[in-house]
Amino acid sequence: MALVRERRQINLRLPLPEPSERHPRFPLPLPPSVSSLSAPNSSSSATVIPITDLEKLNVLGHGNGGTVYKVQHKRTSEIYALKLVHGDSEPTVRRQVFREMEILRRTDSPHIVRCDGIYEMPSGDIAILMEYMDLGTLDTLLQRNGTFTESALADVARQVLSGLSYLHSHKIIHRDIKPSNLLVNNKMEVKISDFGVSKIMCRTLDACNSYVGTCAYMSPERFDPDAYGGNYNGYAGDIWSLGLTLFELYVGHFPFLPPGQRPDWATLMCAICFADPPSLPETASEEFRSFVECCLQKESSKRWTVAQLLSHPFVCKDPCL
Ligand SMILES: Nc1ncnc2c1ncn2[C@@H]1O[C@H](COP(=O)(O)OP(=O)(O)OP(=O)(O)O)[C@@H](O)[C@H]1O
Repeated sequence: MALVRERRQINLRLPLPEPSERHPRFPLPLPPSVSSLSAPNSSSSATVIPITDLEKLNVLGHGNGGTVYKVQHKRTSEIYALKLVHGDSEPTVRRQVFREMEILRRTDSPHIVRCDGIYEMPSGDIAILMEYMDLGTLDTLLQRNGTFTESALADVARQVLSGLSYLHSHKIIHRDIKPSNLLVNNKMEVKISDFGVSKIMCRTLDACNSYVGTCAYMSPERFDPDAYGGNYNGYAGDIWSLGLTLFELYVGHFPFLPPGQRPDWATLMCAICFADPPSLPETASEEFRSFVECCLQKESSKRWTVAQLLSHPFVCKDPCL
């Protein structure tokens, strides 16, 4: 596990895309004052929580430019997570948070983290109020409890596929599916989070050839679009990342590299683009192997879609049998 931790400290994030793509296609009007709230999702649309009614309890984590706090609503004692991005953050960071806000305010799915409010302070600080996921991320669970069983992973896969099905049907590509972007609560509900590098496709055939996200989980066609016909299908890219995520949670280390090896960009690029997709160890069942194989097809056209994967025996068999 120490080796896993060491790997995770390396910054494998890539820059945001070219300016033409960076601006939200549906500009998000922010509320004008400190206590203004846009409550994007259906269940919370009637309730406005002034930010002054929230008390900070502790830091849950630091992301790329922002800090996430555990906060408590003073009147109801309800616990939430509040992501705060400072007004003096780099423009890139602010663009990411705007992108995340834009997507969170339009999504409403049990497998996507719920957004309960969006705030802009006069200081320029921006905050996103989210449901609190008390077990943290799948990455945290891997480090804390070790590798996952197949039945736990089938459950994870089912839930992430449901979230992706929602996103893809709304023409949203996540582009950064990985264990540290999948939140979990004590009911073992898994929810997709962190939409800072996601993309809303305006037209079905929109090209999606920008180079954002965490490169370790990128599909071969994102690393090398020319070798795969110029454009890449971002929806299929999310499936590749899901395959790698499940693989990693099963073996406890990043799939393309031996445990403990420090992944630099060039090594990753060679491993992902030129090596065969990794195979699960012999301990894995036929069904799990087949599922991961369907996700890790190097040719994106051969990769299964969300709908196909939701009917794969690995996820659609009765979990009680
Ligand atoms: N809704 C939430 N409930 C509980 N913990 C959360 C919640 N959202 C985020 N966190 C915690 O805060 C950490 C930082 O989250 P954040 O989305 O800002 O960044 P990240 O995904 O870890 O990193 P990056 O932005 O660089 O991709 C997460 O790793 C997680 O531990």
